[in-house]
Parts: sequence; C-alpha cells; structure tokens
Amino acid sequence: MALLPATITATVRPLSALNSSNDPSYVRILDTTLRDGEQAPGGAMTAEQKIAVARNLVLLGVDVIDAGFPISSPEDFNAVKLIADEVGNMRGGHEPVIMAAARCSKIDIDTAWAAVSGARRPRLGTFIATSEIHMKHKLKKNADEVVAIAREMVAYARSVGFQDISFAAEDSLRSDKDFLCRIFGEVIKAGARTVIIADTVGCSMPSEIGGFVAYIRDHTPGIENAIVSIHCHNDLGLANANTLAGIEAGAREVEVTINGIGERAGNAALEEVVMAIKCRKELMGGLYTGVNTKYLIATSKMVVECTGLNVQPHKAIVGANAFSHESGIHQDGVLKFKGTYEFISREDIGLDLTSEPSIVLGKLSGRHALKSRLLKLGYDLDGTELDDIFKKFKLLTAKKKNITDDDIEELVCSKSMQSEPIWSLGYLQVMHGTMGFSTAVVKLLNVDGQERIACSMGRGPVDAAYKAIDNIIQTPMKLVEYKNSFLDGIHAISLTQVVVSEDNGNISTHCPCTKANGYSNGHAPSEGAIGHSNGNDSSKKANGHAMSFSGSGESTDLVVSSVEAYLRAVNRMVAKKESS
Ligand SMILES: CC(=O)SCCNC(=O)CCNC(=O)[C@H](O)C(C)(C)COP(=O)(O)OP(=O)(O)OC[C@H]1O[C@@H](n2cnc3c(N)ncnc32)[C@H](O)[C@@H]1OP(=O)(O)O
Ligand SMILES: CC(C)C(=O)C(=O)O
Ligand SMILES: [Mg+2]
Repeated sequence: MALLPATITATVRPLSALNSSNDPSYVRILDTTLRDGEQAPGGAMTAEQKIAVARNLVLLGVDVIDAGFPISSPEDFNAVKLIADEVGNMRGGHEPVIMAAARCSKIDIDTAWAAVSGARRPRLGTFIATSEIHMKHKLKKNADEVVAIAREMVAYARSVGFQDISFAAEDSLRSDKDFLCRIFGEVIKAGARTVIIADTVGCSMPSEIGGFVAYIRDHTPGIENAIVSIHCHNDLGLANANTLAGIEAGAREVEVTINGIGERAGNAALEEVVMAIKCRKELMGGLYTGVNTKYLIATSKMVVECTGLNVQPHKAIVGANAFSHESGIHQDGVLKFKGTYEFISREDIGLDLTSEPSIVLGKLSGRHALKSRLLKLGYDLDGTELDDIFKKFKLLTAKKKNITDDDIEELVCSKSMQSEPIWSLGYLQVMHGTMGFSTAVVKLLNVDGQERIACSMGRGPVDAAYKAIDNIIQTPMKLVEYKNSFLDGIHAISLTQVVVSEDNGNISTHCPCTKANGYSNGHAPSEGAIGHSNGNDSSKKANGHAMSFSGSGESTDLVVSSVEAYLRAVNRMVAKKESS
C-alpha cells in the first residue's frame, strides 16, 4: 500500500456555513481533484490517499468535495463512502457537501446514493452530453431523447433520496445555446439545484464564455432556483481565464482541481482561481470565496505526493519557482523590498513564515545577490574582493547551472586557502554488482605531482572508492553526510554533496546543502554523525567539536560525482590542517 502523507495539522475552522451562503458575492468552490483530477492519466489514488486529500480539502475550506465516481470500481465506491462517512460528518467544523458522480443512469445513481448517503450533506453530480457531436456519435441519441433521460434521471435521483442534485451539460460550449437552456430548464423543474456549464474539451475563449453564461442565465426557465456553475478544461491553457470570465458573468460555483490536474490538459486550478479572486478583488466586484488560502501549498504538495503528478517549476502559486528569483535586477529589487517583484504574499498561501525572498544563484545573477549569499555564509566581502569572487562566480555559471552554497564556499576558499587542490583524481575504476563486495581502484595526484594508487573493497561502489581514497590520504576522517540528487531527468546528472569530519570522536553535525534528496548508497556515515543543519558553514565553525568540511561533485556518473564531492571536502580538510 502506498504511504500516506500526514494530514496537515490545524484547528478545524468553526462551522461558518459559508458553503450555504446566499450572499450573491460568495463564489462556491467545488473541488474535483478526487474525480476529474483522478481522471488525469497516471493520477489514480487509493482510497486511503483520497481520504487523506479530502481531509485537507476540509481545512482548505472548499464548499463541495467531488469525491469520485462510485460506479467506476469497488475501490472508488469504497473511497467515496469513506469520505462521505468521515469527512461528510465532521462535527464542529467546516462541513463540506460530499458529491458523487453518476451518468444519467439508474445503476450509477443507486450506486452513488449507496456511497454518499452517509454524509450529512450528500450531493449527486450527474451529467449527460448535449453537443451534437456527442449526442450523435457517442450517445447515439437525439436531442429529445437526451432531454428525457436527463429529466427522468434527475427525478429518479430525487426519489432515491438525493435532495441536492447538480446537473452538468457535458460539452456545453459546443452545444446549441437554446438547447442548453431547454435541458437546464427541464432538470431544474425535475429537482436539480445546480446547473453546470462544462467546457469539456477546453475550446472556449474568455471573451466568449462570459456571453455564453449570461445567455444561459437570461434564457433558462427557472434559473433563479438554481446556481450556475462553471467547469473548464485547459486544452488551450485558458481554463482559469474562462472560469474567471464565467464568474464575472454570474456563475457562483466553480469546479476546479488542486494543481489544475484533470482529464488531458487538466482543469482550472483551484489555487490560481482562488488567488485571482482574492488578489484582484477590486476587479472582481468584491466577490470572495471561503478558501483558507494558507493551506494551498500544503494541499498542493499532498496532491503531488498522492498522485505522483509533479507540478511544473514555473506553475503559478504552487510551483517551486513561483517565488524564486534568479536574475540580478530582480534579486536586487526583492532584496531591497520584496514587493518590487512579489505581488502575492507568500504567507497568504502558506509558503513559509520566514518571508525571506528565495534567491537562486545562477548565470544571470548580480553582485547584490552574491554579496547577500556570501554574508549568509559568513563572509562579508566588498569592493575588489567582491568583484574578484563575482568574476569567478560568473565563470562558474557558464559551466554549472545549479550553484550551491558549497560552490560559493569553494570560490572563497580557493582564494584564501589554496590555489590548486591538494589531491586530484587521476583515474577511478570500480567493479560492482550483485555478487559480493564492490571493488575500486583509485589513482590520485597530489599537488607536488606525485601519484598514488590504492584499491579497496566496499559495501557498494562509492564505499569502495571512498575507502581507496582514505587509504591514499591517510588522514583520520569520517563521512558524516552524503546526499545525492539527479538534476536533469534526461541526462541524469548526478549531484553529490558530502560532509566529512576529522575523526577525533567528536563529530560536528552540520549540513552544507539545502537542495538534495537524502540518498545513501552503502557508504554509511558513522553512527550518530548525521544531525540537523546549522546553517551553510563549511569549514569555519568548529562548534566546539571536530570541524567538518563539505564538498560537491557533479557528473553523469553517480560514482564519479561522489568521488569528486569527497575529494573536494577532503582537500578542504587537509588544507585547513596544513594551514593551522
Ligand atoms: C467529461 C467527463 O469527465 S465524464 C466522466 C468521465 N469519467 C469516467 O469515465 C471515469 C469512470 N468511468 C468508468 O469507470 C467506466 O467508464 C464506467 C464504469 C462508468 C462505464 O464503463 P462501461 O460500462 O464499460 O462503459 P464505457 O465506459 O466503455 O462506455 C460508456 C457508456 O456510457 C454511456 N454514457 C456516457 N455518458 C453517459 C451519460 N452521461 N449518461 C448515460 N450514459 C452515458 C456511453 O454512451 C456508453 O454507453 P454504451 O455502452 O451503450 O455505448
Ligand atoms: C462531468 C463533467 C462536469 C466533466 O467533467 C466535463 O464535462 O468535463
Ligand atoms: Mg471535466
């Protein structure tokens, strides 16, 4: 069974009844991550994962949770039932409507009722296609037959026990407007409380959808007894814009998903629509939602974890780069005043509490950013000293994309400690596999031009190589931290970061890097050696214990990047010893 992410811990909001608000300025949020989101290729979740997400949707304060499609499988029936029984009965807190999806068919509706009726506020979300293309080719029914099925199935749902029924006209935007008004009028008469205009294939434009929604509102009989909802897909990248245009034209419920996941190119993204309404309230005529935006980041992360669908780095609101700055002019701006380039408050979306701008050092960075990072690392440089490091930094960025604190340390250290590394790699040869120990042969060259060769066995290729290096260098030391990550999925560039320490029994516990995923490959650090990060210091602060030294290496080969990282750290340690 997949591991479940921890539910975000927070106090459940007092029952605000926002989700039954009749305030015309209130926009209801229907989250369909667990139904349309799950329709994203690769997005399937287990029942346990779905309930974990549902719990967090409650904290987020969504009004309706579209929990799934109970007829689709016993697993999904079970998921919807668990969500309805638990999340749909949270006492003393925000209590969302729990919706189950169903085609316009008795068996789907019966199954939906069996799954969701345990919730205090169950809803049926039924739908049928209304465009010519769908009716003719898919349903093989004419318009009159489709209206009759829709009307009868809504009435049937009422008779089964559903009080709250929403009806979606699939492919609305390619349907005849007057036909839509007719079918919506019929289902409202039969008992539907919400009618959904669905841009199922994501073909609409913002300039078009507003007029479309307005037309439906003006021409549907009995529309005053229903809420108009909008469901937009992202095939043209316009799902959010269309959703907002729909709201401006009078839709008061929106169907959205966390991270915008969903069928094909996905759905409108909850976080983007909600933040647009919140941040540009003045343009949205004072409309508002009940979403507690400070849970957006945590919920987004949970959905990534549960679905395995990663968020692109530049994704609005929740992407890793959404609040990061790499170019010098922007970095200078945000360092002087965050508001220069950050218009959304990171605290508002629960990004972090430190509220410091995220400065990523790279090819386009400037002196202000470099100086600020150097200061954080404990180096206060100005004038020619700063210029000198800045020049080296720019040269480094031509060769290396991901500039770490380690690299910056190295730029400073190479200036103050040594011009050349004391030990450099001559060659490395490893043999490893599933039969017995790994072996490594390493040749190192020292600064005086001497060559040393050693071989060793180990519990993995990296362990073997490190032991061979230890045999050559003959300085008591310990590996206290080892991290590896892959920078580039296609070329699989391995970035290794290590920390070594003199082996005098008192190990300093700091971590030099912030980015890499923990990864151990057999060269296990000494027991008790790994600890918490105490900043970015690499070789200056002894903490009253043995000093530790960090190094990083980058290669397409994991063993080579590991050896480079180790040698850099070891060189620092040896240089420090020789200088003191
Ligand atoms: C736009 C949307 O997102 S709609 C929701 C899409 N989501 C899903 O499809 C996920 C869940 N789906 C499933 O697990 C399966 O498709 C099931 C269990 C619902 C149905 O599986 P099957 O019975 O094998 O049918 P299958 O999916 O192959 O075909 C769909 C059938 O439903 C019919 N159908 C499609 N929409 C509707 C509707 N709204 N109301 C009534 N019938 C419909 C189709 O015409 C077709 O009927 P046919 O067998 O008479 O040709
Ligand atoms: C079921 C409906 C609302 C849907 O997902 C769509 O039309 O895209
Ligand atoms: Mg959809």
